[in-house]
Amino acid sequence: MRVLLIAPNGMLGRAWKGLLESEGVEHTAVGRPELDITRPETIASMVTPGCTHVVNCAAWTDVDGAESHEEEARRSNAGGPAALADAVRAIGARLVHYSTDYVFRGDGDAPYPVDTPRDPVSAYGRTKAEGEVLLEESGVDHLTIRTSWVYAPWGKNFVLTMRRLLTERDQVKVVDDQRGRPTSAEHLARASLGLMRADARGFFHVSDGGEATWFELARHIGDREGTTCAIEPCTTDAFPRPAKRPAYSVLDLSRTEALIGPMPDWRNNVNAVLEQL
Ligand SMILES: NC(=O)C1=CN([C@@H]2O[C@H](COP(=O)(O)OP(=O)(O)OC[C@H]3O[C@@H](n4cnc5c(N)ncnc54)[C@H](OP(=O)(O)O)[C@@H]3O)[C@@H](O)[C@H]2O)C=CC1
Ligand SMILES: Cc1cn([C@H]2C[C@H](O)[C@@H](COP(=O)(O)OP(=O)(O)O[C@H]3O[C@@H](C)C(=O)[C@@H](O)[C@H]3O)O2)c(=O)[nH]c1=O
Repeated sequence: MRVLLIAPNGMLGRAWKGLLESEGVEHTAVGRPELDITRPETIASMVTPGCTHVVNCAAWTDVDGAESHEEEARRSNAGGPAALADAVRAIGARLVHYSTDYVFRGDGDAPYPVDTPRDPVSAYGRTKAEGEVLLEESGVDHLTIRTSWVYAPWGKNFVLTMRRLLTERDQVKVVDDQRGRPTSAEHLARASLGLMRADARGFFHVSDGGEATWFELARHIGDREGTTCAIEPCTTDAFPRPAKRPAYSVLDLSRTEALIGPMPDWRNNVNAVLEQL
């Protein structure tokens, strides 16, 4: 295995970089400006024969910002994977790509299997769904991993935001009517490598085990941190944001678990991240 890791300074990219180093996997890590997935000429100079897997951690992830900058988001989230797919196919390698629970409508009441029809409700979700389709249509050998609610001891994520808010405020309101699966970036990188080693191809879902609302996740963080801040549940309507989020966003993990075993409960993974801080 020889990996080209794209965007090693993002939340997931940093977890991947640490994993490749600790596992002794031969790799090259590159981000902007040397490799910008919206600039095919930079892709051609880095995606070269000898590489077996290209792991793409680059994306536009500002969900609210995508509502007013959809074309920009589309360039990274749809054009980017399409251009990568062409380059990766040309060298006969496999493209490992990430997508999101936000490609689904979010009005279900049972976990979404990998072949659930895409029906996004936000600009970010639309651009990520288009990326999935372009990648599939390109005919590239790919492993596309949908994940959700990613957090890490670094980067911009809900766990770090909430931990900070709990020290700054007397009270926070957190939505209790959006349900999903939190995902540790370090667990996600490890599970992804597990899928690659198991020769997985096509679409897979990876998250932590169990499920929660954002409020339940915030309350768990507050309990662990011994906060005195009051954490109040609220409805989505009471916490207006530019982008609509899916109400029910639980990814079905059965295809992944059949191949690499059960996913650890989110409480254990959140605790491990809090302990690292
Ligand atoms: N965060 C989450 O909760 C979730 C994330 N995902 C998916 O997981 C993947 C990783 O996300 P995450 O690590 O959280 O994202 P981050 O926003 O933390 O990191 C994204 C990285 O992509 C880089 N990047 C953005 N545009 C380009 C580009 N055009 N060319 C090269 N690099 C670029 C950024 O680089 P720079 O520093 O230069 O801006 C940054 O390093 C994405 O595909 C995302 O859609 C899926 C579900 C949930
Ligand atoms: C900070 C905060 C957020 N919220 C709510 C708003 C929103 O509904 C929810 C999560 O908000 P965030 O902005 O942290 O997360 P968001 O940007 O929606 O996170 C998403 O990112 C993209 C990249 C994905 O692919 C998704 O899987 C998901 O992780 O929590 C509160 O209710 N209270 C608060 O104090």
